[in-house]
Amino acid sequence: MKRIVILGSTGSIGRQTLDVVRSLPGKFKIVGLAAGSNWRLLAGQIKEFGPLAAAMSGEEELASLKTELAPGYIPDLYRGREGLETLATMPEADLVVVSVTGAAGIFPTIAAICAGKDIALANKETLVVAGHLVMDLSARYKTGILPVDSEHSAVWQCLHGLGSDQVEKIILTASGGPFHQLSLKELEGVTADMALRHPNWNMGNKVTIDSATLMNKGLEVIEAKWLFGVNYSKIEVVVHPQSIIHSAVEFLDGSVIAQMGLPDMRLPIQYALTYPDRLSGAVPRLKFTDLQGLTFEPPDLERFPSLSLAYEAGRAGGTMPAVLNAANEVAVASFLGGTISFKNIPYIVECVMEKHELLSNPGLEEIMAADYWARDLAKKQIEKSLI
Ligand SMILES: NC(=O)C1=CN([C@@H]2O[C@H](COP(=O)(O)OP(=O)(O)OC[C@H]3O[C@@H](n4cnc5c(N)ncnc54)[C@H](OP(=O)(O)O)[C@@H]3O)[C@@H](O)[C@H]2O)C=CC1
Ligand SMILES: CC(=O)[C@@H](O)[C@H](O)COP(=O)(O)O
Ligand SMILES: [Mn+2]
Repeated sequence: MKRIVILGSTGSIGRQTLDVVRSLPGKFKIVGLAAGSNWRLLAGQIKEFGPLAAAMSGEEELASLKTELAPGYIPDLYRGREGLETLATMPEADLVVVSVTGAAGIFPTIAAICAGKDIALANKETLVVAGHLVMDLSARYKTGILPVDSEHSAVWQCLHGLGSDQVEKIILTASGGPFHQLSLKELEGVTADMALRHPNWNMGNKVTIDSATLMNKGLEVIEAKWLFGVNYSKIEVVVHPQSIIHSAVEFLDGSVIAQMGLPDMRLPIQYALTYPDRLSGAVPRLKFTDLQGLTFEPPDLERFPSLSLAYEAGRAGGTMPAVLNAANEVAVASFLGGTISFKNIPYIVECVMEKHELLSNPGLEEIMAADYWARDLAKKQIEKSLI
């Protein structure tokens, strides 16, 4: 029985991971659950799965969680970044699912790798910001980084153990998001509510906005570079609005292998959990005769400049991807809060990137300093744009 910790158990990926666990009785034991502020849902998950330990972001949430659980079973409780790291390194855990949002995923991921744990990684920001460190550490500690992000799971499945030396290119598919048909003029008037209506996937708010700007695909290009060890010139993005082909690999001999399935995250989550086995779970099946047609087009970089910014940051390397990511996190939060427009998201990111003095081959402290600097400048830039 595989023993699992889930960091971000109350989110979209976390809840679907628990669905997978429910669908395969006897295969997994949940030993740790961590959430941010949703103590009510976490309490329900603790009652159902009985983990040894649980963690939440703040003291108040933890107090509410305790009250909700008493007088029943109360696991060992932890708080904040240290809490996430404690769960990530639990001696009782075999696999840590990292499904918190944003750059906050870096610390528990690194802690888990250094404790010799395999990681099922949904949190793409970790590889964007610190890909070189995370991949080096995972090689040093001989741990697996098992991709959960649907495109990277697809590429992993297509490669089936083959190395980057046999790859002509990786083709990452993008749905194009809710606005892929809108003109530049129409994009000026879109609201957060409109951007949160993803055509194919039901995800957390941050990744859903990133899908709408195509920053999600940009982050995924950088994620793919680190996971599969290929140059940016070998990673192509293709818009495929139906999200049936989750990505593909073209090999040196011209053969293209694609991975397909309905847009349902439980499939890539399950593959990461059961790897190397494939088990019959509860994921709905793709029926070819139900498909209305599969279409493909190149991304429009004029309407969706975030994708170009991500390639630029990835190619620059060093601290630049951390700056791209931090500025984007701030800009997305401001857009969701109604402070800036949709078109201002890439504008803010670009302004911050332009002012950054890049540092090559940074350590974790230097990355976090660049992240902090970029957040601060993005906030100032947003204030300036409002005057
Ligand atoms: N959703 C999807 O289909 C996909 C998501 N991803 C990636 O997976 C990651 C998670 O996405 P998603 O599940 O959609 O996001 P959600 O916003 O739905 O969930 C985020 C989870 O992280 C928790 N959390 C946030 N901050 C902290 C913190 N500081 N400490 C502890 N827990 C915290 C939240 O807790 P709470 O709610 O209790 O505050 C919640 O459980 C992202 O990096 C995303 O890009 C990748 C591919 C697909
Ligand atoms: C489900 C998943 O992996 C998301 O990252 C998804 O890729 C978002 O869809 P698009 O970014 O293709 O719109
Ligand atoms: Mn994805």
